[in-house]
This record gives sequence, structure tokens and C-alpha cells, in this order.
Amino acid sequence: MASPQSASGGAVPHGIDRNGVEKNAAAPLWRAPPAAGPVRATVRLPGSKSVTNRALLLAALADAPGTVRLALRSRDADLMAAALRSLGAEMAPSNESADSVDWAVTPHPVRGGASVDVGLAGTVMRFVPPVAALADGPVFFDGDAHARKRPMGPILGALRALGASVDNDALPFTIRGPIPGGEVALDASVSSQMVSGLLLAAARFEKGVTVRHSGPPVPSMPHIQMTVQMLRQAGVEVDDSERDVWRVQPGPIRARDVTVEPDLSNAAPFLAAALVTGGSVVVPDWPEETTQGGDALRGLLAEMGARVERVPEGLRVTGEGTVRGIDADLHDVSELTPTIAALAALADGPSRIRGVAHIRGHETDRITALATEVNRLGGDARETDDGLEIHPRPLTGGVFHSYADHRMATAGAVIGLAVPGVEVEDIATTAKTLPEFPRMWAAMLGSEEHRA
Ligand SMILES: O=C(O)C1=C[C@@H](OP(=O)(O)O)[C@@H](O)[C@H](O)C1
Ligand SMILES: C=C(OP(=O)(O)O)C(=O)O
Repeated sequence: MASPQSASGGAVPHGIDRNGVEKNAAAPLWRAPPAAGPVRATVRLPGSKSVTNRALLLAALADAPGTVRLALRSRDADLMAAALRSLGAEMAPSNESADSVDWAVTPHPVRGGASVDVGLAGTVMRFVPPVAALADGPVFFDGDAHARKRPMGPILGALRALGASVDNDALPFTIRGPIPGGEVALDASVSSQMVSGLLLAAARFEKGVTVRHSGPPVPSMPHIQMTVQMLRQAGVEVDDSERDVWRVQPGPIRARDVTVEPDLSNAAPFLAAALVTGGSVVVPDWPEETTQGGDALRGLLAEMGARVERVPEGLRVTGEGTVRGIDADLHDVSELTPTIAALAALADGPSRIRGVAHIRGHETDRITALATEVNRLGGDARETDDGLEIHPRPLTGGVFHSYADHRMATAGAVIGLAVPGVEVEDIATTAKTLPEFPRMWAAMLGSEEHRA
């Protein structure tokens, strides 16, 4: 196997990637299976990471025991459950499978003296600190090496402005509360999670919380709508009538029995496979209405040449064997960027992805990582300030690095459908949100029975 080369031709330094992420030098390579023909599959996705982690947190802060059914079981979701447990909630699992679980959650007063591992989960590192600010003692937070590089300043500054003591502006840090809540201003242009995190715990503060954003537009707004909708469903009064201002009244968070929707963002690589291979993929239980940003796949994949239909079994995406280039602003749905970029690398015309400058602060700098890995396979991807330009060029096999990023790994798998010899480094990183990915991918390609 040739040693991996960077886009500029230099070798990637051993043990550390170009984003400065420590890499497991022994991470095995996964031979991405090329499609032997058009895929025809039904792919059932486990629960949404974003809904699961919000539902668990709200259940842990609720006024009585509640249930979260069909919750995602994955690294990010397990870290959320562990964090809430360490802060005092009782979490009892049942109906467990490899990627799904029903949680019975019994809330208790938030307890200090805990230590929270956030892994690389944005939802844990941004949603749990405000919960810790309700505790009666200090709470310590740390995570993966790269988690220490992800932006935390705005939310930690907001907690400080509300009266908490926070000893750093990034991971690791210790929070000391409790605080009464109140009004706070921040710049959430780096991540919508800065706002969602403050809102989720806000009703439990004596004065509630009002969050005022000022700065460039907040990305991933559907995720804030998801937060507001789930709070309202739990009986919390939220006023979002003024642009960039969210007011949460103090009051109880009602216990509920919640069933989690399938993860539509994790549907992306599977639906992309229909487009790449000229096949057909059905995702069951695609919600009629949802705040999940992944629902935008319906429009995006249609623009790239797919037929997208709701059928009795779910959402069906059918490809015709060619992928069309796209000019797309993904500001609202930036977590779809890696899959759309992978499709763009296989398209018959140029593509432009705009509006996603903030994904340089996701699991890795996704703009640089995508350009580097597409170019490593012989492609022509150029970074722009706020996205990527990708021009068609025949690709060849090679190593596709994942940078500990689950969506980089699945992007490599999509390219590998059409390009023989693609080897994805560290496919296990997909466990962040989809621990069964390799098995599901093989099943979709027909190499074993797929579950429907
Ligand atoms: O609140 C959430 O569940 C998420 C918000 C978004 O974060 P950003 O606003 O940082 O893009 C999204 O990309 C992430 O995968 C999940
Ligand atoms: C950005 C993502 O994750 P996180 O919740 O860690 O921010 C993602 O899943 O694409």
C-alpha cells in the first residue's frame, strides 16, 4: 500500500493529521465495497442523535419519571446518558439492541462533584454544561483530543455572564454554579448548539433564560427549531418571535413518553448510494413533518438527479446512474456537507457548496478534510472561505482518511461505491452516531441479509 499523500503531495505525518488531530496509527483500513450494480435495499436507520440527546437531557431535568423509546445507542448517545447519570439522573435501559434502546429516566436534583467525558460529541459538550450550572458543586468536563479544539467560548462566556465560575474557554474546564439564570448575549455563528444548550436547561433556572444572538447568521437553524419544539412539547414556554432572541420562562419540564424518529442525516450516505449506483433505496418511517435538517435530503438529492418519492414503505430515492453537480447553500443543514461533497466528486458537472464556514469547527475541519481526501484520490476540490468547489475528474483508489469524523468515513464509503480500491481509514469512527454502519452498508450492497 502506498503511503498516504497530502493534497500538496507531501506525506501525511505519522500519528498526527493535517488538522492536528492525534491519530491512532494502528487504525485499520476498511476496503470500501464497490457496487456490483444498482443497489436495491430497504435501510432502517436507528434514532436521531439530535432528538435522542435532547430527549434524554429533558427527561433528566423533568418533574417526574419519563421514557425515551427507540433512542439511538451510539458513542454520542451513550456519552449523554453517562453524563446525565453522573449528574444524578437514574437511567434504566430496556429493549436494547446494537444501536437502539428504550430508556426509563428518573430525574433527581442535579448533583455536583461529577466528571463528564464529552468524547467528540457537540451535543454533550454544549448541552450538558448548562445542566452542570444547576448543580450544587463543581462539575469537570473533558473529551477527546480534538474536542479540545472545538469552539466552546460563546456558551462558557454566557454561563459566566449568568454568574457561573468557569475556569477555561475550551475543554477541559470546571463549572461551578448554581446560578439563577437571566438574560445573556452571545455570538452563536460558530454553532447553533451554543443556543440550544442554553435553552434546553433554561426553564429550570429561577429566572429562566433569555438568549440574544449578535453576529453573523446562526447556522443549522432547524436544530434550534428542534430544541424549541421539544421544549414546548414538554410544556416549557418559549418565545422565539423576535429574530435571534429566545426567551424561556422558568417552570417545570413535563415528563413525557417520547419516541425518537430515525436519524435522517444518517440516511444521507445510504440514499446517496441509490444515486451513485442508479439503484433504489427506501428508508422506512421517514417522518411526514420533522425539524431534522436531514429532511432537506429530499430536495438536495432531487437536484442532483434522483427521483425522490414518499411510498407506503417510507421515503424512496431512485437514481438513474448519473449524478448532477449542484450549487447549494448548506448553511442550515451543514452536517450533510460530507455526503453532498462525496456525491459532487462523482458528479458529471461542477458543484459549489456554500454557507458552511463553521464546519471547520465540526468533528474536524471538514472543508480542509474533504478537499484533501477528494484530491488525494485524484479529484479536483478547492476550498473556499465558506465551502468547497468540486470539479469532475476521474478518481482512482487510495486511502481516504476519516480524521475521527464519522461523516468523513461515510463520505469515503460513498466514493468507494464508484471508485475501486478506496480504503477508508478508521471506519469504526462511525460509532459516534451509527455503530452498525459497516454491517448496514454491506447489507445494502447485498452481501448479507439486510434488515428491513
Ligand atoms: O443541535 C444539534 O443536535 C446539532 C446541531 C448542528 O450543529 P452546528 O450548529 O454546530 O452545525 C449539527 O451540525 C450537529 O450535527 C447536531
Ligand atoms: C457536527 C456533527 O456533530 P456534533 O453533534 O458533534 O456537533 C455531526 O454529526 O455532523
